[in-house]
Amino acid sequence: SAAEWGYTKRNGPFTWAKNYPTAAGIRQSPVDIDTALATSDSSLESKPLRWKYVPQNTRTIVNSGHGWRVDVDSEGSELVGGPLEGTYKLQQFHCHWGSSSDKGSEHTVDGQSYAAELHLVHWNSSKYADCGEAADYPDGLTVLGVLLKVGAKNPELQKVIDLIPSISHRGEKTEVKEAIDPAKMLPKTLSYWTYLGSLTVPPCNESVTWILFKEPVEVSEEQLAAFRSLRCYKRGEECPCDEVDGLLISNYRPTLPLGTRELRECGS
Ligand SMILES: CCOC(=O)CCc1ccc(S(N)(=O)=O)cc1
Ligand SMILES: [Zn+2]
Repeated sequence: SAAEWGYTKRNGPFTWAKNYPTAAGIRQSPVDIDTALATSDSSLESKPLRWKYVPQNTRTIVNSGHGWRVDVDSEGSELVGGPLEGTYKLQQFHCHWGSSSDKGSEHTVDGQSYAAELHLVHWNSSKYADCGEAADYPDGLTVLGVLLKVGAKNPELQKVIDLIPSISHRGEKTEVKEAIDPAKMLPKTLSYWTYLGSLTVPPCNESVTWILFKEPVEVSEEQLAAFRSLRCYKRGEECPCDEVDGLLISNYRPTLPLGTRELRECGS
């Protein structure tokens, strides 16, 4: 198949628009959050963001070749309120990180990068049949973004890290036996920024309402090192990427211009 997209010089973010023209669109993510531009919006304050997750519904963890991803049975989950119309259901969650902890988040805040960024991906179950369909519509998806900074070991994320050795190569997946509660990975204070954007990986569909929490959550250096031990190629195949022996040491997309999009905030 054509050289699969990735994060190396040869197939990285600056090459994506060749095969995925939407990547050159005007509603792309991530962006730099220029906090001075954010407008506080009373309508956001009046409808608090509310979520319900079912930890037992976290099913499998897979090495997508671009990182780890925990797939969830959407039933029983819901996300409502804030900027959202209708009900969104959790589909999966995953993370982006860098080769060292001075970079790795996808969104930046006043130009500052964080060590990593957790994404909880939801789809509009009020209007669409499933995530795949929803991904094709401007109001189809919502991603809750959590900035991760170096600090204490994160007990909930440790449940993911314990499974990484069994999905070391691309395509490998394993059952999640010990329930992971996505709600426990969210920050204590629920202030957030929100804007209309896209998937941060190809095909970069412009179908995401982004909700990025202001308060970072801590993760340890050892946990970040575990993320970087994933490989981007299949077991038994040689390494196609020119990354140091195919280790997924960095999988974040650099920021794109916010352009004329509105950036709203809720909470201080
Ligand atoms: C099942 C349908 O779901 C999809 O096709 C979207 C996959 C997908 C969802 C979210 C993101 S991110 N980094 O913008 O949070 C990337 C890719
Ligand atoms: Zn993501």
